[in-house]
Amino acid sequence: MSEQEKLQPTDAATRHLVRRLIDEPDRWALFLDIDGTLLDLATTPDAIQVPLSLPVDLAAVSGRLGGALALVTGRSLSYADGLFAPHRFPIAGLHGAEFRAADGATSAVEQTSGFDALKRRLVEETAWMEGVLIEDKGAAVAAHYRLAPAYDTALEKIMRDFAEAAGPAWVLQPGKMVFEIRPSRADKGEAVASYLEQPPFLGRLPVAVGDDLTDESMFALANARGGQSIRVGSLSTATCALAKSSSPSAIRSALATIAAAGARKEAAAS
Ligand SMILES: O=P(O)(O)OC[C@H]1O[C@H](O[C@H]2O[C@H](CO)[C@@H](O)[C@H](O)[C@H]2O)[C@H](O)[C@@H](O)[C@@H]1O
Repeated sequence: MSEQEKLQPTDAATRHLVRRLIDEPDRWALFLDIDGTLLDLATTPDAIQVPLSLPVDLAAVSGRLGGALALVTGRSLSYADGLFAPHRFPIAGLHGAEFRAADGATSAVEQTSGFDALKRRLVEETAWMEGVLIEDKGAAVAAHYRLAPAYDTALEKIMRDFAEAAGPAWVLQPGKMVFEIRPSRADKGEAVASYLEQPPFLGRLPVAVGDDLTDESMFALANARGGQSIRVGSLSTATCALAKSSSPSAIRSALATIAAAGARKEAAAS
């Protein structure tokens, strides 16, 4: 993509996002999902590519917003940190089960020996399903079938049974070619609500950007607070998001545009 293309957001939702955040940086707080929103989906969880400019652009946009930018993801907090190092953003990981506030304070659902045993049994029980990948995320576990779509139904049943066996503190979370078992108290909408109670998010209107079922709770929260919600990519399921953006590439373009506009404003002011 040329520099020129990079600075031209490609759809109405991202153009509005750019205008809002450039014109009123003190008014908005930005909540971004990672996979399928900031990053293109890949065949396996570790095959994702982080464009070199993305961490830099995120840091610049965060700076423009006075730090009111958080990543809200199904990834673990430590994995998400690794993607954007050396920057350390406020991050809600494991769909909200892990939480790092803007001041660096963290909280997390504890792992239990029972859940560890369950994860080991899950690996054994799915070993015959060639192509199914088990992603151990600590207090959550994901079973991916992107490389083995034929196991969709069988895997869903196994994961449903395991989630039930894990007890009420755990719940089944379907996603894109994945079934996860996550702590039931994890919720992206609640994570966004928690951020909005604290500086520098306090008093701002939320903009939630995501692509998957787990993002619907943060869309609903953003809508209820008079903010904006943007669903990225093609829609195979219903959404309560108020706007749609075509792709992660459009979102990255928007961030690059906001970052560049901020740099121009700073240069003009100095
Ligand atoms: O909330 P997110 O940041 O969107 O994370 C959701 C899940 O993303 C990852 O899985 C998805 O992306 C993979 C890489 O592109 C892809 O192979 C997989 O099919 C997708 O479901 C991640 O592996 C999960 O742990 C996240 O919960």
